[in-house]
Amino acid sequence: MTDTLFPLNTGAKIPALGLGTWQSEPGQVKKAVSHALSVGYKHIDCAYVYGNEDEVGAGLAEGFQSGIKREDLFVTTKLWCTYHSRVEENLDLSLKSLGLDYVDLYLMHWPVPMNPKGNHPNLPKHPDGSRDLDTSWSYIKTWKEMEKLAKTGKVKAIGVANFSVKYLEELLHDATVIPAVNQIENHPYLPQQDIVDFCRSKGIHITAYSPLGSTGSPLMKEEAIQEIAKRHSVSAGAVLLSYHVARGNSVLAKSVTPSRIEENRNIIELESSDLKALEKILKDKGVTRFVHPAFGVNLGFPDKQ
Ligand SMILES: NC(=O)c1ccc[n+]([C@@H]2O[C@H](COP(=O)([O-])OP(=O)(O)OC[C@H]3O[C@@H](n4cnc5c(N)ncnc54)[C@H](OP(=O)(O)O)[C@@H]3O)[C@@H](O)[C@H]2O)c1
Ligand SMILES: O=C(O)[C@@H](O)[C@H](O)[C@H](O)[C@@H](O)CO
Repeated sequence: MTDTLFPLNTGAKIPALGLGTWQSEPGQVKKAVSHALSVGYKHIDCAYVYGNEDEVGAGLAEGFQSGIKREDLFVTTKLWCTYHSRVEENLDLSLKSLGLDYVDLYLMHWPVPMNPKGNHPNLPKHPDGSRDLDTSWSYIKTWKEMEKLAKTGKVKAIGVANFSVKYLEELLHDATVIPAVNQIENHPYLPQQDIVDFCRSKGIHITAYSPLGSTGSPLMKEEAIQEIAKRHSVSAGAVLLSYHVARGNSVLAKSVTPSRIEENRNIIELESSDLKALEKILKDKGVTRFVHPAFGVNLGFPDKQ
């Protein structure tokens, strides 16, 4: 099941399992990417704001030198918030760092334009420490700019990340191009079924992030998940990643540890009783969202009202 591919509304296919690179430290990420490619990963998730695309690019280059073809890989990167009014400029910076002339998917990282002329290139803040947003620009205008990228040949598909149903409805009202993907936090503590169902109804593919609960993989310690893992003689990580493939969604697992990069490829077929047990976790433990930057904006997520 590791080599499962999911169809996108562009006609292309996205590999079910991707390597995440957020917080993959310089000095580690090149090796992580190169190792992932050498053990069969076909999908790499990047972002301009991760500040490590040069090294990711070096890891990709090692893969190409070893004979891996560009067209066999699916590479995603993301437009950062301070570049909403400079879309192609930000894409070009990422392509240069990655050493690529196109990406398979370009995502709007967050639907929140930030001040491009603020006191920091990526995270401008006001004197009170709150984030300095660009209220003169809207994420809808950003999307219209992203729609223009298709004709440059630099992107194979465009999409969004961290979009709630409310924001998607607003975007679809003015969109000409339907996003190919919505990349959202997703795991048994935050299944976001409302967004998953809405996207499915609009032909938008879901990619799950922070499937292990992000830094330190706290979800691996969840008793119910360990029980399922024991039943199948696999790791808790395999259960947490297989959960998304069973739901028809692709999933991103970040690691810079070679043994874990290999272990995370072990996607298994979960039984309906396993999925029921995973769904029960939410009822028992309630919602937990691990990634919620302090933009100071209501992003429309029911658990953050
Ligand atoms: N669009 C967005 O806004 C957004 C937000 C968050 C994440 N993402 C994407 O999604 C990716 C994944 O999410 P994430 O990085 O937040 O967290 P994650 O993949 O849920 O968890 C990463 C953590 O789990 C550890 N880990 C990985 N495999 C493991 C294993 N088999 N056993 C035990 N621990 C393991 C990693 O440690 P080591 O690295 O030390 O092995 C790291 O501490 C990101 O890297 C990024 O590409 C996107
Ligand atoms: O503080 C932030 O806005 C960033 O660190 C984001 O949380 C981060 O980029 C995640 O969205 C990971 O993709």
